[in-house]
Amino acid sequence: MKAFKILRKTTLLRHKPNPTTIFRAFFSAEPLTPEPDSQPSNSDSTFDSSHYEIPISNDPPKPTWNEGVRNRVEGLFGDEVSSEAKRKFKDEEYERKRKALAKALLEAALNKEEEDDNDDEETDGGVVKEEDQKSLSVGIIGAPNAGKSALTNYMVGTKVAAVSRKTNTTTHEVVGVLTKGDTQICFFDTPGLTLNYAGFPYRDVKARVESAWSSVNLYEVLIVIFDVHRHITRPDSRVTRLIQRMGERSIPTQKRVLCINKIDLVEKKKDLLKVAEEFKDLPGFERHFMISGMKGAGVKDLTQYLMEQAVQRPWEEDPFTMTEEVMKMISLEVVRERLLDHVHQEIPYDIEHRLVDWKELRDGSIRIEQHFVTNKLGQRKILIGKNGSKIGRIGIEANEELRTIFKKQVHLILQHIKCQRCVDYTDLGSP
Ligand SMILES: Nc1nc2c(ncn2[C@@H]2O[C@H](COP(=O)(O)OP(=O)(O)OP(=O)(O)O)[C@@H](O)[C@H]2O)c(=O)[nH]1
Repeated sequence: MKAFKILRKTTLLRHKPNPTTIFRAFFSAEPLTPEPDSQPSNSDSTFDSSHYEIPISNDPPKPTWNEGVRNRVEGLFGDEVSSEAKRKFKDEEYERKRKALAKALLEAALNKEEEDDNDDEETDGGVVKEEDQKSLSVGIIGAPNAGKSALTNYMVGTKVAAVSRKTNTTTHEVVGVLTKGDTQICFFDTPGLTLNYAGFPYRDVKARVESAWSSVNLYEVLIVIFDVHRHITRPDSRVTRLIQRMGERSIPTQKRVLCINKIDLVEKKKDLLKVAEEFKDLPGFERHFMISGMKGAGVKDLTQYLMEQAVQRPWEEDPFTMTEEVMKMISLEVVRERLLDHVHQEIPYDIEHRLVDWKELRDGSIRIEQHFVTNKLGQRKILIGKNGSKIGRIGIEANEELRTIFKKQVHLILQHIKCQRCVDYTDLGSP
C-alpha cells in the first residue's frame, strides 16, 4: 500500500488532473491564445472539419460491420460531399481515406460490442461503500512496441497513451483506471524496457529504463507482454531474456502473468502453441494469456483474472468521469495518435502540439482548435502534404474518432503555425 502510494506520486495522470501539468508533460505545451501569425483558416495548412460534411448520427456504432456502418462511410464521400472536399480527397487520397475511415468505424463498431457486454457492471462511483471497495495495482512491462499502450487503452477504454508504429513512444508512466462494480484496477504503463543499456546513447533513455526496472516490484500484479508475431518471425534474445528473468522465480508480494500479444498477426495457430510450450515451465508466471491488445481477443479473460486478484481496500482514484479536462486531454491524444500514424519519420517528436481553444457550443457540439508548430520548412511540407492532404487526413480521422468517443458533434480545427525564431523559415522567407 505504501509502495503504491509512492508510485502514484510518480505518475502523471490522475482524476481531476491539472490540465496545465498534463499538457506540459504530454506535449510540452499548454493552452494558448492563437498566435498573430496564424494562417488563414482556408489555407492548405489548416484542417477545418466544417469544410467537410461528416454525417451526423446519434445512433451508436453498430456491433458488426454491417450495412448501416458501411452507409456511414459511403455517405462521407457520396453525393453530399462538398466540392472542396472532393477536390482535396480525389483519386488515391480519396480511396485511402475511405479505407482508413472504414477501418476506424469497424473498430469502433467492434469495440462497442465488448462495451455493451459490460454496461450493467459499470459504476458511477457513488454506490459502492468504502468498506466494500476492492483495489489492485497492475504494472505492464515489455520491450518497445510489444503493445503495452494498446492493451492499456483497450482495458481502460479511453485513450491514455499515444499508440504508434514507432518504438519508445511511451515516455512516461501513465495510469489508467478501470472501475467496475466494487473493483478498481489502476494500470501503470512502463516505458519500453530493454535488458541491455548498450545502444541507447541518450541519458534520458537510460534513466527511463532504470526507473522502469526499479518500479517493477511495486505492483501487485505484473503483466509481462511480448509481440508473438515478432518472436516467431524475428526472435529477439533480449525479449526472451526478459520473459525468462521475470518468470524465473515467483515473489510472494506479486503475481506475474505472461501475455502473448498480437496473436491476430499469427496465421498458423500451431505456431502459437509452440511459443506457449517454450515458456510454459517458468514458475514465476501464474497464468499465460494469448491476447490481441489491439483487437481485444482474450482481453476479457485477462480483465476477469485481474478483477479476481483485487483486494479489499478503498479505491485510490475516483471512478473515471468524462470531465472537460479529461476530454481535452483525450482530444490531444487522439490527434497525436493520428499524427504519429501518418507522419512516419522522426518529425512528430519535433512538432509542438497545442490545444489553443475549447468551446462547448449552444447546440451541444464542441469546437476544438489545436496548433502544430514546426521548426523547419521540410517538416511543414510533410505535415501538410500535397494541397493540405496530410493534415486533412489527420483531421478527418481524429474528428471522426472524437465524435465516437464523446458521442457529440465535434468541430475540429488543426492549424499549422510556423516557428517564429526558426532560421529555416526566415532564410527562405517561406510561410
Ligand atoms: N496487430 C496488432 N498490432 C498491435 C497489437 N497491440 C499493439 N499493436 C501495434 O503495435 C504497435 C506498438 O504498440 P504500442 O501499444 O504503442 O506498444 P508499446 O509497448 O506501448 O510501445 P512503447 O511505447 O514503444 O514502449 C502499434 O502500432 C500498435 O497498433 C495487437 O494486438 N495486434
